[in-house]
Amino acid sequence: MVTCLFYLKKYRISTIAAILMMLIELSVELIQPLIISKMIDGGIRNGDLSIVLQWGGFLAVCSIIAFVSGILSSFYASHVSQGFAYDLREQLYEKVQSYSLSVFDRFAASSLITRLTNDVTQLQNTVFMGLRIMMRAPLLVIGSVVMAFVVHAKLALLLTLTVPVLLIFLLVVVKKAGNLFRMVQVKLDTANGVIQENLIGMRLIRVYGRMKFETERFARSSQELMVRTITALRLTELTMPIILLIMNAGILAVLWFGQVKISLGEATMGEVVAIVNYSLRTTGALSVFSMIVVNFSRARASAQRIADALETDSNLLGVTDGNLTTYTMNGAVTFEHVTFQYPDTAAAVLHDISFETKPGTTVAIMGATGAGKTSLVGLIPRLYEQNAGVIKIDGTDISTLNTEYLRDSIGYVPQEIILFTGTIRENIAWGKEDATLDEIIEAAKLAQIHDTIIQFPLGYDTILGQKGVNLSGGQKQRLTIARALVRKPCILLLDDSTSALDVRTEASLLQALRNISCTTFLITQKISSTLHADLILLLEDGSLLAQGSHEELIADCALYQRIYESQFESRRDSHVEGVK
Ligand SMILES: Nc1ncnc2c1ncn2[C@@H]1O[C@H](COP(=O)(O)OP(=O)(O)OP(=O)(O)O)[C@@H](O)[C@H]1O
Repeated sequence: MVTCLFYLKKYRISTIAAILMMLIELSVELIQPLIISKMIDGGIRNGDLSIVLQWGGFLAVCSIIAFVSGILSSFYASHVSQGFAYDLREQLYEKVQSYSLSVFDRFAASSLITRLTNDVTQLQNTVFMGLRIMMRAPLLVIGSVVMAFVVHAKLALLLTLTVPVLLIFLLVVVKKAGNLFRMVQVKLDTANGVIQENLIGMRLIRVYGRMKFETERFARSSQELMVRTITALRLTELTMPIILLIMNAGILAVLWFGQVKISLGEATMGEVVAIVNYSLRTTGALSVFSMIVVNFSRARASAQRIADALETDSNLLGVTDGNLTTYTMNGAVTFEHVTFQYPDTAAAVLHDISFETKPGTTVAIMGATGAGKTSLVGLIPRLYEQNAGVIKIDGTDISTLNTEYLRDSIGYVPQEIILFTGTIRENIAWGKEDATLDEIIEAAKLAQIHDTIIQFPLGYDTILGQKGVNLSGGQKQRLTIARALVRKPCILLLDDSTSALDVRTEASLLQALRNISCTTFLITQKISSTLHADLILLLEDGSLLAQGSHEELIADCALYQRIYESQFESRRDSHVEGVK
């Protein structure tokens, strides 16, 4: 909570203004019963109209002041709460952006979305309520009790007796409700996660006819959310009737002893009315507490979740920035006895990997699924840090390089195709913010997608995504390759990025890549992609089973021979089938 409240500091002047206005509104409200008692005792009971008008006028002025200060207080409170939520959301977003992948893996994406949206909104509402009601309610209680003592100490004592009982009760509820609402937010994460998966996997769900299954899965998580929310709300709903019960008992006591005191001449009618009035105001303020309790309990749970995300060390694996920010990079990558294990896995996923590449060459990485291919290329831009061994570029240990500089020199095309809503031009330029149209076209030509783009009526200005054209899997792959190439990278990492390309297009792409001075790491399952590679790395269960050129592996490596034969034979068979 404290971590989050720190973001209020920037709005201290508006906060003070909101509180000040609220205090004026409150003070005026507290004076009103006193004025009414004066009207009754001095004017109504004596039949003196001038005194009634005098106090009545004063009451009207007080009401106007309360009205105006209430509006101003709301104005400042909403300014503070909106600004606070904006800053907090921005900070949290920036923090999430700074997470290393190992930290990112720890939080589910749906949970981060809930924290950035729903949790921040909970806090925003609480700040607003805090400034308008939360502080007002306890102050109104204290003020009413004090004023009641000013009016008639003995009768006020009856009112005071109820307050500690109520406070203890409220503290217990806040604590219990906080835990219950934390569970509500966790269930909200799950429901968001299911929605996210369903929307992303809509095509798959349709093809597999899993609509009913997925609808039921969502209904289950939605129901769990509802049950948790109801459980939490039930507890907080109890607060209002219990508060009213205790307070009404207090008012009854005031009325009972009040009429005794009036008959004994120890209190006036106006004084009893004033005390009852203060008791009613205290009851009103305390009944608002039930709402505050719900809100505060939710906010506490949300604040904890936001603080967790904000206070998490962005860099669990300790990828520290080196100082070297510039040198002429040629792209000769060397792995020396590199071993790597993810923070959450029981064993290493890469064992003692050593190889050496020359600048501008093509390195094909092959291996069964889960062999460690993606993990290996992820170490080059330092998405993760190896546990042992050294990775060098042109003989320089990459840990001595400034990470930003290192990544600027690398083009990375991940396995999962990610395109953004916007034009083709914007999607390619995403790789290099200041890319000119010529650079974009050059990258598209290299990626073998230029001819396709110019066939669209709007060419490079064609909009992609929901409002625009949909590309085929292979076209999308080439577009993401163009995005990597527009950076003019020294090292290009293609993680299975040519899988959807036909043999001819892939061959043209690889030929084009050979013509630019860029060391290309190509994760692939296709022998056709490895045929002309300068170096092939064959991984098995995280170990480098063999390395060399196609000719060397075909001569020495049984596994490579088997892969070659299986793919070569299937191609020959399909060719023969075609001839028949
Ligand atoms: N973020 C991660 N956290 C923990 N373990 C991971 C993570 N990513 C991958 N792994 C594990 O590391 C091992 C190697 O995975 P990797 O993705 O590198 O294999 P791959 O050869 O690229 O597989 P594929 O061809 O299926 O993409 C696997 O056992 C996988 O379960």
